[in-house]
Amino acid sequence: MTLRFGVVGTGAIGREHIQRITNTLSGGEVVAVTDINQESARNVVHQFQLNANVYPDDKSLIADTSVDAILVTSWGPAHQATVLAAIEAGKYVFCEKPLATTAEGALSIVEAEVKHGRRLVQVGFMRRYDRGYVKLKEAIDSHEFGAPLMLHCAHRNPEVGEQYTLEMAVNDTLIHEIDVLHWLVNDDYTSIRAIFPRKTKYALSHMQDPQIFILETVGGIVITVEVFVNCKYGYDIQCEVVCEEGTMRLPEVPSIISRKDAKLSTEVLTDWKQRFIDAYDNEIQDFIDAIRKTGQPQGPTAWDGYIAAVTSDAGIRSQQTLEKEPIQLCNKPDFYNH
Ligand SMILES: NC(=O)C1=CN([C@@H]2O[C@H](COP(=O)(O)OP(=O)(O)OC[C@H]3O[C@@H](n4cnc5c(N)ncnc54)[C@H](O)[C@@H]3O)[C@@H](O)[C@H]2O)C=CC1
Ligand SMILES: O=C1[C@@H](O)[C@H](O)[C@@H](O)[C@H](O)[C@H]1O
Repeated sequence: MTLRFGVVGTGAIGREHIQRITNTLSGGEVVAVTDINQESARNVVHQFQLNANVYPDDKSLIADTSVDAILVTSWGPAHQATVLAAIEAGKYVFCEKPLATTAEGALSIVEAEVKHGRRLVQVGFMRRYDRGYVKLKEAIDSHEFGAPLMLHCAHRNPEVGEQYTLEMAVNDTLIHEIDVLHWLVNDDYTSIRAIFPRKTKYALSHMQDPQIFILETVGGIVITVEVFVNCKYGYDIQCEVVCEEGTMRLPEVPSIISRKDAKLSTEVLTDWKQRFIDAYDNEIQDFIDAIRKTGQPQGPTAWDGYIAAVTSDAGIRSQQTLEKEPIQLCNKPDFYNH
């Protein structure tokens, strides 16, 4: 059976995912699209030569009986309503991060899925499918280096547009680290604190950039993450894990090493689309394969989306108070333990 996707949001990552489902992956097909910018939705059908219906909104797309799974790639604040409507209709959902922009919103999705009684939702936390992070996790889980004590991470973007807000540094950018780091060390967060260093002259006037976040875990691990969204030089993701008997780092992206004009150099990527291209392929292929084989997705869950949203809310509070803000989850439904 081919998994038939309806796509909500045909912007940057929507097009990337449509491209990979259509030309790179197996077992999926895009049969419906919608965007509040209808011209964008129509263009995408033409651009990728899709045999797909264009719908005026998410509700009518979800109602199309030929659609099995909804791919949510609209703006973050629109995700919650579409995901809830998809669950109500009993359709599978692959939702880009964030699952919802508030903890309350994410919890409403968790509750709806539990009520439905079967897993439908996967969240686009693609770093869990990145070879570098997977290798780091294997090394940590092997206990060869002893227990992890500290993590030092950086999430740098070359620049962001005027529409980028202070909160987005947490619920749009840091959210990748929020998800992948507790998964990496098998631990839960207890607090988060924001620190504002000296501001770059390239920061948007309404922004603090860079920012540092300190996360602490139940097991006492201290994690520092630098979020620097106008770093100018490239798209650079760093992660160093300091353990009792050694350290390990996320590998650099493969690049030729050149020697020229008395300089030794390697390339730094500038585009997020390239940096995690394999991870995006792997996460959506896994979504398709798991549903085809077992009838439910097996990747990052709505509960993972909820953990990220609670942590993100606390991070946004700390951007205002600059104090350590507690992170408290509600009880995990047994549904997510299987
Ligand atoms: N996993 C990752 O690494 C990445 C994830 N993302 C996430 O994907 C989402 C989309 O990001 P981009 O593609 O960069 O944004 P974008 O602005 O390029 O595209 C978003 C599209 O959604 C449409 N849209 C907004 N509200 C809608 C609604 N209610 N119904 C239908 N269409 C709607 C907009 O018209 C636009 O075409 C965001 O949540 C973002 O955080 C984006 C880039 C990378
Ligand atoms: O998800 C992404 C964007 O939405 C976000 O705005 C960027 O900061 C991230 O690096 C990218 O991976």
